[in-house]
Amino acid sequence: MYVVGVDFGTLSGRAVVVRVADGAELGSAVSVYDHAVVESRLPATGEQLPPDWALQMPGDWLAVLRDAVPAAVRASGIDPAEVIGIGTDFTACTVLPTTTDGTPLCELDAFRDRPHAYPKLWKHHSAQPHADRINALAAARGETWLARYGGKISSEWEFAKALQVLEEDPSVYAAMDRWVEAADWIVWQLCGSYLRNACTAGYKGIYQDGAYPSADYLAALNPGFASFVTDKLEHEIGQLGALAGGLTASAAEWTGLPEGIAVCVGNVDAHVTAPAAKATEPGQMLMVMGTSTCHVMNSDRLGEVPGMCGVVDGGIVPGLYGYEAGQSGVGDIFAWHVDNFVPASYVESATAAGISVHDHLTALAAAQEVGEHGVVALDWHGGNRSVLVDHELSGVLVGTTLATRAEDVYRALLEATAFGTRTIVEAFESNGVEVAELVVAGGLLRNAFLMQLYSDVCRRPLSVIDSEQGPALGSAIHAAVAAGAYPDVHAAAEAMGKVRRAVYVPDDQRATAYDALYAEYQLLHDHFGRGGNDVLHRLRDIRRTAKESA
Ligand SMILES: Nc1ncnc2c1ncn2[C@@H]1O[C@H](COP(=O)(O)OP(=O)(O)O)[C@@H](O)[C@H]1O
Ligand SMILES: O=C(CO)[C@@H](O)[C@@H](O)COP(=O)(O)O
Repeated sequence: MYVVGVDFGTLSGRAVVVRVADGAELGSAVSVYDHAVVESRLPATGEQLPPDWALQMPGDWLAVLRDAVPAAVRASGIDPAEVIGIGTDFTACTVLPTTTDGTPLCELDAFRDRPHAYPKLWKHHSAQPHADRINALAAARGETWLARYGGKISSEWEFAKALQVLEEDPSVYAAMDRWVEAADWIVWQLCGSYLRNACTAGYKGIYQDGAYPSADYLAALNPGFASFVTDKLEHEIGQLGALAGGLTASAAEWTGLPEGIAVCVGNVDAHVTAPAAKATEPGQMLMVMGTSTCHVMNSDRLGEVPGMCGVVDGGIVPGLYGYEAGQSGVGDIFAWHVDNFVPASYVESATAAGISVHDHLTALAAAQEVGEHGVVALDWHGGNRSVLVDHELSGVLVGTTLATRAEDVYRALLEATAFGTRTIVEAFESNGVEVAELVVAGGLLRNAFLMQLYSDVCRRPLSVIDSEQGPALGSAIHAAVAAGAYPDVHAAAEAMGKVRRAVYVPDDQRATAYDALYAEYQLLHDHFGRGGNDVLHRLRDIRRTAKESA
C-alpha cells in the first residue's frame, strides 16, 4: 500500500509516493509554478503592484495536481490502484477570497483585474499597518488571545490580510463568501469538502479554545469588519491527520489516482514535517529551513513566549500544545545577495567549477576564521517574524570596508540568520518552554557549512531529517493516518519518519568566537528593533512617501 504526499511551496509543488509500511520514498516529481510569486505586476492587466505585495495564481497550484502527482506515480513504478490516500501541505498564511463553492474571486471576469481578488502569499507583507491596529486594539482591550501569539499578530495572517482587503477594495471584500487558507482550498479541490484545518485555524486564524476574536472587538477595528468571522471565516474544523473526504472523480482524473481514496485534512509545510523528522515529542524543535525558517515544537505545557508566532492546542499533533516561531527571510536573504551583489567574475568561477553561486560563496566564506570579515548583519530583509514581529523592519549590515568582499557579506548573512534562530531558542527557554533538541529539515540542509555554523552558534547538536522531501513525506504520513493505516500521527511517524541524530555537533572554540559576534548582533537587534533608533521605520515611511509621489 502507498500514499501520496504533496507539498505546495513558495515557488513549486512537489509530490512524493511513499510506502505505508516503512516510509520508503519510491518516486517524486516537482512542478514549478508558471507565475512563481506575483510581486511586481498583475499578470491579467500588467498593473504595477504596490511595495510588499506577494500574490499567487490558483491555476499554478492545480497544475501540481495534474503534473507532479502523475509524474511521481510514474517515477515510482507502482500501480496507482495501490494508493490508499493523499495528503497535502501548503505555505501559510496563504489565503484567498472565494465564492461559496470555492471558486477563487480572481477567476471571475468581474474581478480578474483586481489585485485584492488574488491569493495573498504568506510573504505578502503590506498589511503591517492593519496588523499594528489589530495589535494595539487587542492590547488596549486586554484580549486574552493576544498572549497566545506572543503579544503580536503578524501582518502575514488571516485577520490582517482580510482587514486590508476590506479597507483597500471593499467590493472584493463584499463579494467574497469565504476567506480560505490555500491549505484548505486545495483539499476542497481534491475531495469537494471545505474544512478549516486545526493548524492554520489556530496559528493564522486566531482560533483559540473554540473561539475567534469577538464581533465587538472586530467592530471596534472597523464597523464593516464586525461580522468577518461569522460571514466569511468560521467553518467546521478538521483535526490534523483526519479524513477530509474521498477523492472526487475530477480530482481522480487530474491526479491519476483512484476515485474515493482518503484525502487528508490540510496542513502547513512546516508543521506537517514534524512526524517526517520524528520530531513529535515535547521539546523537539524542528527547524524547516528554506526560503524562510519555521521553528515548530510540541510541549505538554501551555506557556507564553513573547514574540513567538503562536501556541495552539493540537497545532502540530493532536493532544499536545504546538509552538511556532520563525524567521521570514533566510534562504531568501542569501538569494537576494547572490542575485544582486555578486560580481560577474564570481558567477564565471562558479560556472567554470560547475557549482552554484551559493556553493562558490560558501566555499570562499568557509575558508575564513570566525569574525575575520569584521561584519555583522541583521536578518530582517523580509521583516521580523519572531521575536519582534514587525515586517517594517529591514536588513542592516555594519562593519563593511573597502576590503569587504561578496563572500564576507554572504557569510555575515548566513551568521545573521543563525543568530536570529539563537534569539528564538533563547526566548523559549527563558520563558520556561524547554528546547531539548534541534532537528533540521528543508532545502538549506544542502549547505553543510551553514548547518555547522548553526550548531556552533546555538551551541547544540543538530539532528537532521533523512529525507529530501520532508514536507511531502510528512503529508504522506498524515495521509496514511487519514486512510486508517495507523492509529495516530505518532505511530505513523515511528514507522515512516526518518532522522539522523546529532549529525552536527558544536565546536567549542568556534562557538566561543561566535558568542562575541552574537553579543554585537543582540546590541544591534535591540537598537534597531526595540526603539533605540527607529531609523528603519522612518526609512519605510520615506520610501512610501516617495513612491506615492512618483
Ligand atoms: N547552497 C545554498 N546555500 C544556502 N542557501 C541556498 C543554497 N542553495 C539554495 N539556497 C536557498 O534556498 C532557498 C530555497 O529553499 P528550498 O527549501 O529549496 O525552498 P522552499 O523554502 O521554497 O521550500 C532559496 O531561498 C535559495 O536562496
Ligand atoms: O510561515 C510558514 C508556516 O507557518 C511557511 O509556510 C512560510 O514560512 C513559507 O515556508 P517556505 O520558506 O516556503 O518553506
